[in-house]
Amino acid sequence: MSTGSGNFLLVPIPEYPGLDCVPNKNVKIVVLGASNVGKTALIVRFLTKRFIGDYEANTGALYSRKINLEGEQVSLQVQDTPCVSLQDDAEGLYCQEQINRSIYWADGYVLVFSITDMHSYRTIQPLYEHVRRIHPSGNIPIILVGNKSDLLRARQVPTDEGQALAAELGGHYFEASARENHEGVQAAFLHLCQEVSRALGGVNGEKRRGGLHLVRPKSPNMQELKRRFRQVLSSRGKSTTAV
Ligand SMILES: Nc1nc2c(ncn2[C@@H]2O[C@H](COP(=O)(O)OP(=O)(O)OP(=O)(O)O)[C@@H](O)[C@H]2O)c(=O)[nH]1
Repeated sequence: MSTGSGNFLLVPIPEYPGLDCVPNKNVKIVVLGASNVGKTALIVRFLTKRFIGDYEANTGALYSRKINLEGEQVSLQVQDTPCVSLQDDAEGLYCQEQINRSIYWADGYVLVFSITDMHSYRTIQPLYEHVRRIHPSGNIPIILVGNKSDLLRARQVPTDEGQALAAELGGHYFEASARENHEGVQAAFLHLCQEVSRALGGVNGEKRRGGLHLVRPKSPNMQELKRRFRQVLSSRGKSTTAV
């Protein structure tokens, strides 16, 4: 069974990492979904075990940490993204260029909707097709996350609809609550990390797309990282779950 590392600090990605301390394998995942579904909350919950109530407008932060996957040290990068939205005809997506670059860059995809928001659920299929257009061939490791499972009374998306959609897209479905539960969030992210790690195969998995990778998305600047780090520290007193 995989476990996360003990270090739950948000760590900026070194631009020029020292080669001697870099794990062989680099797992890159991107978190995608409609507005207000909890993308940032899920990432912060996974990386810090904590829930931070309110966030400033998303800046597309990139986080990194080392994790242990099935006994192997792996470098994990998680890209947060601004929201996507359906076009008026509900066929296509409004998707910023920054998001397209992140989709191209990533190896694995967390597609998030809120169980309290049917509209966010309807965004998932076009979003997946969009990812498919960018990666037309090969296996795409994805998970589907129905977030805000603590808000059961406001549920608009039944569990079986989430499961059915995930099966159609070829991924696993997780219902999670970034607010209430670290374990569920961790299980979902680690599942995807394992899928990606296996898909990458050997050393650094260079890899299935024949070296077509774009330069990774721009890291958040240091001010932004410091601000988010302070947010995490100051939330200690407010956290809703024991760590
Ligand atoms: N009840 C509940 N609220 C949540 C949960 N996750 C996030 N929220 C709240 O939902 C709101 C949106 O969370 P964010 O993490 O900013 O969502 P986002 O998808 O990154 O939003 P955008 O920046 O619009 O793309 C915030 O007020 C969070 O506190 C959850 O699991 N349960």
